[in-house]
Amino acid sequence: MSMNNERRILIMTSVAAEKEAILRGVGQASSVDVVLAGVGPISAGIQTTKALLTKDYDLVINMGIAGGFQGKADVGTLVIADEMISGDLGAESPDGFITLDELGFGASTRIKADSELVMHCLTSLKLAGVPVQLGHVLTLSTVTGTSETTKSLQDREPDAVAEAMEGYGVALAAQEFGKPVLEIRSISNPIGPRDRSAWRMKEAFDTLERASKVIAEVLL
Ligand SMILES: O=C(O)c1cccc(C(=O)CC[C@H]2O[C@@H](n3cnc4c(=O)[nH]cnc43)[C@H](O)[C@@H]2O)c1
Repeated sequence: MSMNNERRILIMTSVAAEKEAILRGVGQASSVDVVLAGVGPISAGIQTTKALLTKDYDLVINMGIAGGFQGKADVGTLVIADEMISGDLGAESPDGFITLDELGFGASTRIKADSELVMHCLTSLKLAGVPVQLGHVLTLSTVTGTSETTKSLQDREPDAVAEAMEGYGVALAAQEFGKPVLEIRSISNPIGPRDRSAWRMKEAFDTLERASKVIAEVLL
């Protein structure tokens, strides 16, 4: 905790437009730093590690926009991850995808979010009228753009509600430093055949801003 007993929070987000939406929501909160992670899990892991080396944070949050699996997470709604899962770290085989865990390298593709903080955020966001739900969020290096990939991801991870590109990288760095971690995502587009015209950025950034305001109020 900081001198004034506030939780020091590191929010990692991938691009400038997301950072601006989050800062509009967070306002003047002095104990919150919003730092650019870049796009993808590798950049996110590196940038989170760098940030964690500069200051003793109490909590790490990955926030931003994401794709939602249809029927599970609608555009304009918010998702809080109970688990952050690397969706493509492993090996292909004729019998299907083999995860890193199954390959037996001793590392896991799944990192759990801090369950107490997850429930606190979920309740507070619902009370504030933000449409929000809980579910697994996948981290992928490649944005899904076909029905085939969408189906295979859902078959493999039926409890996944959304996909983005940084959560697992941020979470892995936070875990290495022994810090609690959350991933909170505003849905900008449906996951499926690539259709950039279906992305609803304004709606997603508005939800991200509303969520950031609530998060800063209840977590500090
Ligand atoms: O236009 C594109 O195809 C495109 C490709 C990669 C990134 C972007 C961004 O706008 C970067 C922001 C950020 O958005 C997350 N995101 C949003 N929707 C998805 C999705 O359907 N699948 C995976 N990630 C998504 C991701 O975390 C990016 O870093 C645009």
